[in-house]
Amino acid sequence: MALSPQPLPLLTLGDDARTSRALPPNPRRGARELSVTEIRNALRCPRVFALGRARGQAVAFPIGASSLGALFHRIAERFARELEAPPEPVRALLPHAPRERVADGLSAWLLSHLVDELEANPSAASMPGEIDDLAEALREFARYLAKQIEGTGHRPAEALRSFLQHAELAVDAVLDASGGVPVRVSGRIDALYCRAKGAVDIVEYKLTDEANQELDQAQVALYRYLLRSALDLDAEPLILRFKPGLIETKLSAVAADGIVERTLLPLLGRMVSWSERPETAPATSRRDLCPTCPVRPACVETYIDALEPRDQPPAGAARPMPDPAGRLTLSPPREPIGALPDDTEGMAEAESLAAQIVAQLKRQGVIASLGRKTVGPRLLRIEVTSPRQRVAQLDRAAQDVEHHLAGYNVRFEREEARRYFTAPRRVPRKVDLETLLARKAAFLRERPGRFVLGEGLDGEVIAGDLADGSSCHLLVAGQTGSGKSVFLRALVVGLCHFHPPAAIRFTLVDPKRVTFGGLTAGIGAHLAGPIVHDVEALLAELDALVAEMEERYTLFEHRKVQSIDDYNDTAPAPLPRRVVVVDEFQDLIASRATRQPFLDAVKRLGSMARAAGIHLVLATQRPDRTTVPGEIKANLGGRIALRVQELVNSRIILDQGGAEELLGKGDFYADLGHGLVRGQAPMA
Ligand SMILES: Nc1ncnc2c1ncn2[C@@H]1O[C@H](COP(=O)(O)OP(=O)(O)OP(=O)(O)O)[C@@H](O)[C@H]1O
Repeated sequence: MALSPQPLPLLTLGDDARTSRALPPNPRRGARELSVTEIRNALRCPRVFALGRARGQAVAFPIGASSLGALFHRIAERFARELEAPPEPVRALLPHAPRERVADGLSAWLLSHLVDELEANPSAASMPGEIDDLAEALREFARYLAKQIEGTGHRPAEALRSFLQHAELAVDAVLDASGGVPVRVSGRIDALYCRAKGAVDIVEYKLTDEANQELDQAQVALYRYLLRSALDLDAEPLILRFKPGLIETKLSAVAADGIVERTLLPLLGRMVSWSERPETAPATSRRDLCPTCPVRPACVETYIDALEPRDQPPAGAARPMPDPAGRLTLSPPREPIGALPDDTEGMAEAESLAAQIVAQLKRQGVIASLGRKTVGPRLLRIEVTSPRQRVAQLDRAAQDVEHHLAGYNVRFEREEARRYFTAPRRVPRKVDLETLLARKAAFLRERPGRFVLGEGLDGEVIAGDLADGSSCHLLVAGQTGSGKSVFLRALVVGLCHFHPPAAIRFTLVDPKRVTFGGLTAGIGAHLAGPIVHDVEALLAELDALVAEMEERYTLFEHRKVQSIDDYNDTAPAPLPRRVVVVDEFQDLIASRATRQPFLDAVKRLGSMARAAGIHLVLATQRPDRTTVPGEIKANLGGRIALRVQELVNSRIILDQGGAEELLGKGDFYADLGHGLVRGQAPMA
């Protein structure tokens, strides 16, 4: 006997809830009336918001904007409105129709809307690549919907009507900004998905890449808050990002509410005051976005006094944009140069090389002066100028110098107005972990989670902090012989050197059984458990860490603190930082059974675990598109590239070439969110 299917859920929100249209944006609203778009803008740049208000214009901030995002939204909205009367091929689908058939039917329906849009707006056809991506995104959307409505026992058309009940839903509510100021916030939710057993998702469709993930998460978190305040509906935020392949990011209710309470409610209060006094709005910390900002001229005029001098980029500036020519941009050292060992051998080598460079340049007719000579542990760098000739002449002659001194592996480098020759040292100077730890002792001792990576070209110690948002999770890549195992060991030893096991604990994963074997004797007490060799066992560990992260957030909430450091300052029993180091994580990605659960755990931990003190260090020999998918890149901000095989591998890790030309054995580039630096890793 066939069982009758469960009734489909129905979500009653009021008469006008299905595809109701929000009010058009009204930039002339009062200081205490804000739109979700404005809040999103202010989160990225308070001045974009304040100028938009002052000029009575809604500003669409351009970062990562996809020109076809609006088209996708229009099609999705039209599709939702037509669910009452689907086209015949979809209406005719029977209960239990195979998922592929349902996906094909929905796909054809969605694509027919795309065709209509292109006919109405022929200029879009001038972007064939983007249109292809959009079409693929619509097919992905169809596949996703077909999967969600599978197995209800109802006709797909009916199941879909129940699943996608509210699209373009206008919501507004009065929220209490921090300080008790009431602020009316309004926005428009892309869709609500109603699942069996009454669970509801608030859905945001995105066609931009993960560069805006933080803003996207804040946006859906705010929608959840608004919906609960306005309609008493408890829904979970979901971001569907089409790149055009689909990446699904679900935010837990606790995480979402945490974002609103910790970040957005305080921001609302500040926005009210910026709206009243636009001149007080501070600049964005993402100064790299300013050149393409639509209100840049007005900004320069209005905030003229506050502009930073050209030569002082903000210290916290984000990772620099890759240079289209693919050259590397190195940041200046971030700390005063420490005492270098007495490196007479290196100095003598630099002198001799410099003399040969000057002689070679002279043969090309260029009279060069020598600038600073830098003697790094692996590299020599010699600055040259030609005060009496044009720099173009020096640049041309440099190619011949490279050629004539090929035996020294000399490379010519340009950094803005400066010119350098670099060459590897014949006898490298060993960098020793203990010395680096001693030189950075005060910094490292202050808090667990701080680490050293190595010694920079100028002798500075390159150090980082897991508490820092841009380096709380690290992605490490390096081919065989690059020094990856030595690097990972030194990282772990350095992290626990000044701190007891109660302050920092490691989970080490070593499928090849060669990386961490020798470490157990030295740091055994800091291990959360035996070294993990079996990747399946790691998944259980990651699940446990996700649960621990949630528990930590609950603890923080009770104590009204925002991070592990605040918590540990006041709690009787401090929590340890937890660091998971996975060598060769490509094994997890390669297996069908482990790929998705692994990526899901990385996404959860990657986006939320920083404040909870849970950190991931993922290392691979083979950084390619399959091993390092978008989910991993987006969530692991700190990047370390040892030597990799090819340019394409370097681009995957650093977003630019260069790591394929590193010297191996611990020579690395690191980007911890403050620009790229080159260094030599220590031997533990
Ligand atoms: N920081 C370093 N300083 C000096 N020598 C190093 C350093 N790192 C690595 N080496 C040298 O390079 C060799 C290879 O290093 P390591 O075992 O870390 O390579 P790997 O990248 O992990 O390669 P594999 O995957 O083959 O193990 C080491 O035995 C050591 O001799």
